[in-house]
Amino acid sequence: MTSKTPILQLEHLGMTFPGHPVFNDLNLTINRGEFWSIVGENGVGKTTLMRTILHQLRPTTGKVNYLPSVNAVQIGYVPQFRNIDSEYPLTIRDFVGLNLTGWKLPWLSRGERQRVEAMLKQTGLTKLANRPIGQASGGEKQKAYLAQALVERPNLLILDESTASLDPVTKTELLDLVQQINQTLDLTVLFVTHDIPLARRYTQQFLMLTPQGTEQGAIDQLTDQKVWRGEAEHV
Ligand SMILES: Nc1ncnc2c1ncn2[C@@H]1O[C@H](COP(=O)(O)OP(=O)(O)OP(=O)(O)O)[C@@H](O)[C@H]1O
Repeated sequence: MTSKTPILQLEHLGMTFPGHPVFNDLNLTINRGEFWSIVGENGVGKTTLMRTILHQLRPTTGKVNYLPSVNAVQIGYVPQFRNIDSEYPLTIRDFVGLNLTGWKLPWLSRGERQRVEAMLKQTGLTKLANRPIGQASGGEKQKAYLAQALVERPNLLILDESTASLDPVTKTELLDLVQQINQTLDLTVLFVTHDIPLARRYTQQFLMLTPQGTEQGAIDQLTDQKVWRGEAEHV
């Protein structure tokens, strides 16, 4: 059995928007290579938690620690489906490599171009690589967002309801790829989802947010009863 190496630790984390507590005293340790689902009904605070983990929001209490140091954690983030203007001029290939350019050179090195091509292939986008991304279908756009996040070689990937608008085949294709990288390259994944069967199929652990508090455990402990109870309590 391999030993567990923490990559992310939430300590007594709490978030309150003015007059509106979202979560409180949340403690969680995520280890390298783990695949977590983050579940809970609409409005319970899943995206707020992800934005706090990304340091986009400052928690009201507690803290988010990247381990062993902030520099050791490279985060990839794939948001919920967002449409892209049909006139947007970048090709799918340029879009996938967009975040690789910038800080050293304004163009991609040969190695970076090869990484983009490999990622286009892995996400099944090679044949469409020259198509303007604005003209791609919803599923193709979402694959391009995933490819853009993965090409940066993150060691922590956050999928924030990224598969919600996709058909079952495309969902499976994307999550199969994420699972493959999770298993071969020890990628740690946080998968925010309302799709409990999908969570059971791909993830190993769950964090469930409810208005009363949080619960975490092995995915086989996420029973239907627990999910229904969590949702019913809020009605
Ligand atoms: N910047 C903000 N200021 C005030 N309230 C906010 C802000 N962002 C989110 N909220 C509120 O905090 C609560 C949690 O929102 P959040 O988007 O995190 O929920 P969620 O669990 O991701 O929901 P969903 O499943 O519908 O995407 C909601 O009531 C939302 O209206």
